[in-house]
Amino acid sequence: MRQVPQLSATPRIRELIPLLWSRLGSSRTLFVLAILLCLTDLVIHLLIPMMMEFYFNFLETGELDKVRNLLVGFNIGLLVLTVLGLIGHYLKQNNMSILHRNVALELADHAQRLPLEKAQASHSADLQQRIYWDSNKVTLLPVTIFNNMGTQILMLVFASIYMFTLQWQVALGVFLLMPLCLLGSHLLRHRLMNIGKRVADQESVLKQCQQDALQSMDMLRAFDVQEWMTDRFVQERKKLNDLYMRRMWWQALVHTLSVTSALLIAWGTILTVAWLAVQGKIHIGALMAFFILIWRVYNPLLALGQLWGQIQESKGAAIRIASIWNAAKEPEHQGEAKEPSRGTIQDTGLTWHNVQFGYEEHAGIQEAEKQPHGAESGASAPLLHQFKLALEPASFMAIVGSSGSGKSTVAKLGAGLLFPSAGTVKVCGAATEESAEHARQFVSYVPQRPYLYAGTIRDNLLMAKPEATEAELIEAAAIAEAHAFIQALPDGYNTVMSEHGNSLSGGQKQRLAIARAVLADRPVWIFDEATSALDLETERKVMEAILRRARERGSSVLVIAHRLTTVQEADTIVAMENGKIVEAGTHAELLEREDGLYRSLWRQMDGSLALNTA
Ligand SMILES: Nc1ncnc2c1ncn2[C@@H]1O[C@H](COP(=O)(O)OP(=O)(O)OP(=O)(O)O)[C@@H](O)[C@H]1O
Repeated sequence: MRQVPQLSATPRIRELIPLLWSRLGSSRTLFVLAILLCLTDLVIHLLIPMMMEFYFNFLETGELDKVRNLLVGFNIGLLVLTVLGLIGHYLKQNNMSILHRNVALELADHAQRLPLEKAQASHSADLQQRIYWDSNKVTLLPVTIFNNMGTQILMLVFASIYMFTLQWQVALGVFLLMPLCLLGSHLLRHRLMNIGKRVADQESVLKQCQQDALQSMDMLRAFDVQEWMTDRFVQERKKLNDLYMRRMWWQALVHTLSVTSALLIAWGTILTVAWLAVQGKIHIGALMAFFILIWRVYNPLLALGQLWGQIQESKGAAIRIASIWNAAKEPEHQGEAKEPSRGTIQDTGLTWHNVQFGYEEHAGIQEAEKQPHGAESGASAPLLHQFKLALEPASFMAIVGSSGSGKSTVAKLGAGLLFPSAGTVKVCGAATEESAEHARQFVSYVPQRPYLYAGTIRDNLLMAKPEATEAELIEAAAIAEAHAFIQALPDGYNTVMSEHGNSLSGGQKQRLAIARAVLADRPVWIFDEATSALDLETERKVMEAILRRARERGSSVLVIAHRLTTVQEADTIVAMENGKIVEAGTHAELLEREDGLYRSLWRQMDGSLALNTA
């Protein structure tokens, strides 16, 4: 796996360029070729004053043959250079697209591998802004520096040399005054970088606002608060406009400073050479060449000031991508990860051994930028402390408890989605903190709110086992009580679902997620409130079918449920409170405990009727 170098919190150009260079991969040679071919623009610009000098000098001496040859040669050269330049621009654009693709893909991959709580504490629209838009600004750097700035610098150098050959005293004066034009953007570089970062931050806030509005249309309409959301959007947009205006003022200031100093140099030079020509100290050809050359100096000076400002803004975007780039990833497998085969797994259990876990405060990706010197975000008091639990192979265990007691956290630790800060979680003998990906291959995890992708129902189920046969697909759907409703849809398994499966009911979505988990056929199944949206009868049928299937396959089942009817048959029921296990036993054993938590939950659920039927 490619080593990802760490960037400073405020990345410097000398860090960014080698990193981007390495991400160009096999396109590096073509990139260099593109930059060289783009220099034809420069050659054309420099040939014009040279041609003018010869042209006027030949006219002065009446050498008309030479004038004709000069014009023919110049036009042929111009045509060739223009074609080469076009090829260069095509190659440059192509390489920039490749570079942006590579960097954005790497950032997207890194974001996918962030620890779950970090990824979930960051708004998806903000991550998207960093991955695609900020990375785009940063990947423009090589072109801005090597092509745009490089061309302008070379133009300056050649024009200055040419000027030196014409009249060295004037050229020296121009040369010494040149740095004045860069002074403005250099002095304002920190402000330009900060405003670039603030604009990118605020663009991200606006995107978050937009995404929230689009994803909560039903809530906004139900509460009749579209105006509230519109006001929020308007306020954030106003802040962005203010920032755009502020950025425009800073850019205008840089531009004005560069233009004023470049104009002063240009007009000073023109007046000086005109005076020298009147004195008869330079020829008419040299005078014409000087008049053209001075704009070959003026334009680069102006452009360099502005490009330097653009680079500072790209550095602002680089701060935002550095916080993803530098973030720690979840544990990865060292060496080659082997796909576990169902038949070779001896231990199909799941154990939490002396586990310590607490959610980080300010875990979001944007928080890293606020921490001084990249300090780690603070961990709150641990939710789980010395937590011990074992799901025996081929057994059925349930976890119950009041809301916020830590049930889902225990389940996510077991599924390899969260990692203990101390202690070990082992799935089928594999420690999650050694390799999350490896351990996850043993688990089928179904959350309360499953995610369905835009696409067909078939695609959504087959993602768990792409090679599954039609019979396996239907069997899994039948176990989840989903086959009947899928068949009733106009296109059956080929029905295309809208985003998030919004065209289905909550219970239908849950049943598809269960079917997906059954199809995956892993040795450990974890259902976190996975049947909460089903009616009692369907829930009972689904649970019976799942347990039957698990027994046949020798799989272990962990169920988290508030509806206790789901867990009565469990081999062990564990009751949790404030991150601790307060009791464990079978349904009958726990009901016998007079002041037990389980008994009290059972009473709350169904009162005396439930107790009588127990
Ligand atoms: N991503 C997170 N970031 C920070 N705190 C979290 C996060 N997820 C859960 N918590 C906190 O951890 C505690 C335990 O949450 P958890 O979801 O494990 O409880 P639970 O027993 O499953 O609750 P419920 O029955 O309501 O689903 C709660 O106080 C919750 O606020």
